[in-house]
Amino acid sequence: MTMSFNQSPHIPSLPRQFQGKWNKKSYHVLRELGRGANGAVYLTTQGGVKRAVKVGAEGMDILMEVNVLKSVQQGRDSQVGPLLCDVDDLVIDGKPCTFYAMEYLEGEQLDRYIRQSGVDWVAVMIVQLLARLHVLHKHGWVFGDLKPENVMVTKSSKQVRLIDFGGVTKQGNAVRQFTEEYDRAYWHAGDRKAEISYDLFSAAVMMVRLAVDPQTWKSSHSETRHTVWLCDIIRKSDGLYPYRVPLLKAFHGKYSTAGEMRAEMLEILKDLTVAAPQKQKHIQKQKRTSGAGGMGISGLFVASLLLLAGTLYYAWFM
Ligand SMILES: Nc1ncnc2c1ncn2[C@@H]1O[C@H](COP(=O)(O)OP(=O)(O)OP(=O)(O)O)[C@@H](O)[C@H]1O
Repeated sequence: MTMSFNQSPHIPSLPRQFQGKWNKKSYHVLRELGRGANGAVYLTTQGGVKRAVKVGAEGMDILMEVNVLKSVQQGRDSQVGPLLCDVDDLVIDGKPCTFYAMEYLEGEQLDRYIRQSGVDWVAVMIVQLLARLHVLHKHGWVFGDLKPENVMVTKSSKQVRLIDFGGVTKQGNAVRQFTEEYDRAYWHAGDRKAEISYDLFSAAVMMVRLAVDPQTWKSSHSETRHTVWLCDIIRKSDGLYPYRVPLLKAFHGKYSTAGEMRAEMLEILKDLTVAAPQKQKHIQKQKRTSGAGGMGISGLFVASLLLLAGTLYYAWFM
């Protein structure tokens, strides 16, 4: 569940047909797609083309999202989110409201996509996501409420796109919206300052969340959230284990850009893809062996964990 610092009192519902006050574009509403902290999103048609329309109670919040969408779709950076098509006002039950229409992204939310296609896709999608975040960060924003539900995988090109820009915050401010499961402060790993490392932390938690089975993930709810728990999951997971270094670095805020994290993840992904069968077998064998090899890998993991986390652990427990 998204936590927001400015919950809207009442989110209006769109009528079946409406026309924008200034641009005069007419929309036919097909169905509601979702409703949350900032507004409601509808699937509509406009001039025979499908559009997603977001309407909110607070005009300023909607305009803030418009501002972000506009800034990230300049030049070649149009892959971050849906393309913005129209911004206008309308009157609902005598009350003026602001809405925007955007490209309708046909596809699946990332969590559903992984459930259907398999966990092998997790790293591929996270690498793509990091490229999108890199562009957003370059424009001075932090996404904030990063979670699988806010990431779409398009049906046609299998491209990752961000949706729901309601939590996007200017770097340096306090994060406006977050979801506990992916929130750095909730995992006792830092504060809620909108900085690049906040998004990278959420991306790393997302990777773990998507790669493990729901039962394992649920067990995190019964404990005090701490990154040590995440490290333990990574150590036990064949899919996550090769990515332990970038994941740990993200947990401990060691990256200054999403591009850096992406490059390191991509190297591992390439390595695994090229030498997939041999390498996986080798790692599994080492982990199963109780002899020197297996101990070596575990030992290395613990050593890197301690090295990276040492200072933070000290701060937490002292
Ligand atoms: N451009 C789009 N194309 C297709 N579907 C979309 C698009 N934008 C939003 N959606 C769908 O609408 C749902 C609600 O959208 P969004 O998350 O932006 O709204 P919200 O009301 O701000 O919700 P939240 O509580 O997460 O902030 C999403 O889960 C998604 O399925």
